[in-house]
Amino acid sequence: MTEIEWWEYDDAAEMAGALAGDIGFIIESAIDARGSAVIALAGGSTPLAAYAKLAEARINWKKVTIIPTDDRIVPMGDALSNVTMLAKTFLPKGARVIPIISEAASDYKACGNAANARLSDFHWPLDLCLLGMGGDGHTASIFPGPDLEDALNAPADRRALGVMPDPMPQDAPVARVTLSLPSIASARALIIAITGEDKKTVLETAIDQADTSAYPIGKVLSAVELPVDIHWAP
Ligand SMILES: O=C1O[C@H](COP(=O)(O)O)[C@@H](O)[C@H](O)[C@H]1O
Repeated sequence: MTEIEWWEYDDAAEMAGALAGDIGFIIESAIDARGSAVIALAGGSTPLAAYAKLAEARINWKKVTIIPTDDRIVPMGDALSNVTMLAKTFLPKGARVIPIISEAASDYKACGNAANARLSDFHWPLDLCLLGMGGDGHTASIFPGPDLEDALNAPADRRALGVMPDPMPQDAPVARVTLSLPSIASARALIIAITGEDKKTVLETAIDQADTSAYPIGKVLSAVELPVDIHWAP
């Protein structure tokens, strides 16, 4: 288990400002060091306010590539599509936003394989992976179900895979594509952003349980070696 630092805020707006500042700093540091930045950003609703603030930052967005940490297998433009949300926010700024869903794929595993092939073209490791977490303890789209072991025990060069959550999350009951644990754990910086007392309790429990946890986030964090910042607001 890695070193974990909690950053607690009075409210979600304060957290959004701090998170946007931290992500912006990491992007600029990567551009200074390597000439470009490749980052993975969580989907869902929690980080939306931070993304809106981040998009206003004076960053050379043309040097930034953004990958969703995971996506739901739905058409581009669908309300559940993580990449659509990221594209609406960051494409107008000049960033490259990379879809990981192929509508032509025959099934969720083929969709994951196509994402894996596409992502292999980018420079790895990621400069940043920003993770969210569901109330059920999933992170990215690493869910309990038939693909959990494949996501956790993927070979080091396996970037992404298709997963079928079981049980299905009620708010987005669809198959997914997710970054693998090695892709997440090898990032140069790892941040988790969550809100609410319930998620805080789940995350604290998962951290205590580490690799014995039934929560995927517990298993993921137990495999991570770099320090992790957790941003939380009520
Ligand atoms: O399904 C997903 O859920 C998590 C958490 O989303 P939130 O709406 O509760 O913030 C998210 O991190 C992940 O990217 C998304 O696909």
